[in-house]
Amino acid sequence: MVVLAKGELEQIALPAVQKAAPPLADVPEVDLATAASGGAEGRAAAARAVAAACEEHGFFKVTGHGVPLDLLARVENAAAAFFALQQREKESAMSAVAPGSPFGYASKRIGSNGDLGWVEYLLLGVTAAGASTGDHSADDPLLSVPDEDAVPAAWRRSFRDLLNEYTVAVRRMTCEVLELMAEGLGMEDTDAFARLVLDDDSDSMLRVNHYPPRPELKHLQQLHGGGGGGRVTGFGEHTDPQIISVLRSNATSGLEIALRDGTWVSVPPDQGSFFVNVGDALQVLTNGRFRSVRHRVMVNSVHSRVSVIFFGGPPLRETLAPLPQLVGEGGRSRYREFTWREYKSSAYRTKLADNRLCHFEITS
Ligand SMILES: O=C(O)CCC(=O)C(=O)O
Ligand SMILES: [Fe+2]
Repeated sequence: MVVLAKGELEQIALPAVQKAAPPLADVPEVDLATAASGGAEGRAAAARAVAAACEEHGFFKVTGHGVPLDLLARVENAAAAFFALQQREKESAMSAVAPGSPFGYASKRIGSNGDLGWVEYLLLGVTAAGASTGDHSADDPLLSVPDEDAVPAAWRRSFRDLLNEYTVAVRRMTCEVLELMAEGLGMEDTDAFARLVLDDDSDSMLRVNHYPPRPELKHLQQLHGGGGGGRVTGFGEHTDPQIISVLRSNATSGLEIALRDGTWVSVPPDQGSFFVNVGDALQVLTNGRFRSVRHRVMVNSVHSRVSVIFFGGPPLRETLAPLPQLVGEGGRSRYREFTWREYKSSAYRTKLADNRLCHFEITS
């Protein structure tokens, strides 16, 4: 259970006047199975639909993805079991990671600049092989805890193995989606995006989030003058930094995205599908044609939400800039060239809701 210190609830409860966001009427959807089997015509149609969704919303749903449903269920159950551990046990998973590292378990604190949410999570690095086992175990929050810890080492290792299996399957599917994106953009080099995520040094990660049902009503009533209204922020609004994020959640609602005009809409959950967010890096590579979608998670009043997100990022050394074919002859590049390492060290100093790309925009 997440325990709040005095004053913290005020920071994560939205004013009572804020109405629930209406559902997004037509969630754009792509069926990867049809894209793979529908011949050239079917594939081109899927690629166009993906590009259109990335331009309009920076967001869409993936069905026919080929990731076994029983793998999704096993990951969800293991994540729920992890979050059901004692607070002390979960925190011990974090204690072994180097100070300053973003990896490990955290409760309420998102990043290191004071952002709070009604969420607890596990953030793990993933290597290109999908595994942080073997040589990497010293850096892995789940594996580096001493054997005598309260959470048995065998359980931690099998949870890690399961997350690795999940990562391998989801990354494979992510790369199919990235290829469709490149095709939809009319790029000749259709592997250009996928290559960055498949690179041995890709800076990709996996986040497992748990949003307990909203805090006790009496706290909210005190805050909102007895009305009991007010919505609680699980994960405050932000854009994702990487190229692409691929999210799977249980059947609990909460995810909301901002449309182009700034209106917030909720995304009906679908536990058998994945949701894709365009990240900041892809907005840059496409010279702003694809939109890095602003999104947030609101806490459900009754059910807990468990989500797992694969963030596909480029290697730290990678230089990012709008791809010449997407700027076009005589076109204007909207972003200067920068390395992913540069972006990350600049982003490290920002708050969750900040626009992290403005430092790299070419304004004149
Ligand atoms: O947990 C979710 O559903 C989304 C969380 C999110 O946006 C993130 O972890 O970047
Ligand atoms: Fe996000």
